[in-house]
Amino acid sequence: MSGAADAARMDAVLAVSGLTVGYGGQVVLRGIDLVLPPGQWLGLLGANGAGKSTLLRAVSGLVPPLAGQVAIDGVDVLADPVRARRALGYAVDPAALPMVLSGRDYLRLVASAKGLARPDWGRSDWGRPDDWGADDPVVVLDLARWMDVPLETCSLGTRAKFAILAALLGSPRLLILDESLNGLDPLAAWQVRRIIDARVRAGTCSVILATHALESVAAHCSAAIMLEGGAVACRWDAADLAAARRDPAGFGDAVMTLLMARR
Ligand SMILES: Nc1ncnc2c1ncn2[C@@H]1O[C@H](COP(=O)(O)OP(=O)(O)OP(=O)(O)O)[C@@H](O)[C@H]1O
Repeated sequence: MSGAADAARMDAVLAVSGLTVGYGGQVVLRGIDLVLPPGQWLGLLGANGAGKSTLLRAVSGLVPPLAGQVAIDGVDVLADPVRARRALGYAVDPAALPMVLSGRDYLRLVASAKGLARPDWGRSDWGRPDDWGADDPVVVLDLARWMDVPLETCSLGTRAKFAILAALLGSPRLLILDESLNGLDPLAAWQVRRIIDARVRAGTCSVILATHALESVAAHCSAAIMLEGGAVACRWDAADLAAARRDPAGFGDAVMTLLMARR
């Protein structure tokens, strides 16, 4: 590896090398290499079953790899999972939340798993107060009246808001959004993007946006990859994504062509 590549890995918010993952002896991800620098939105694309969620689970330390390494903010996920997890915010698919818990209890659970200093949370645990304006994040996302009912009785979008708020606790260096923006109403989606964008622009956070919504990738991401059969089939850089913003329909057509060619 060159000196420049070594330096990029050292500074990276996420460095993945040779990552191979399987379930019950069946290999699902094959030798993934990925470097995510600070201050970037990375789009993660791929057909159903391509391996996106598996990659996110392996990055989060939820699935042990068969081979390869994952480091979040320079911390090896296998060697020091507790410290690595503090640098990570994983907004799980709203359908995968623990439905019997209330939103408040889910936030408490995540705060405790991240080792936040207090048993509950304070505004500063969600980043700079300026990010949120005058109100508490719970109020900004219109969640106050849903805090104490089971998540199973919340709408999809309300669950998505809790998943995102939990992920933002502790101001993580790496934020993973797994189809998280889909169910949000336009105002909530705008608030969430505004807050995350401020962190990305300040270089304090990078985001992986796993989604089937190609227009979101064209609109927000400065890099993207597409998985196919558990390997990286295509990469887009900042110039490619700038072109995609000018011509989102053309970007969509190009992705469709790739997906159809690989069937
Ligand atoms: N817990 C599991 N046990 C066994 N196989 C699994 C498990 N989870 C996923 N797989 C398999 O791994 C492969 C990749 O699945 P994964 O969920 O990572 O894909 P994905 O790209 O996230 O798909 P989608 O877009 O449908 O969410 C699929 O073949 C799937 O059947």
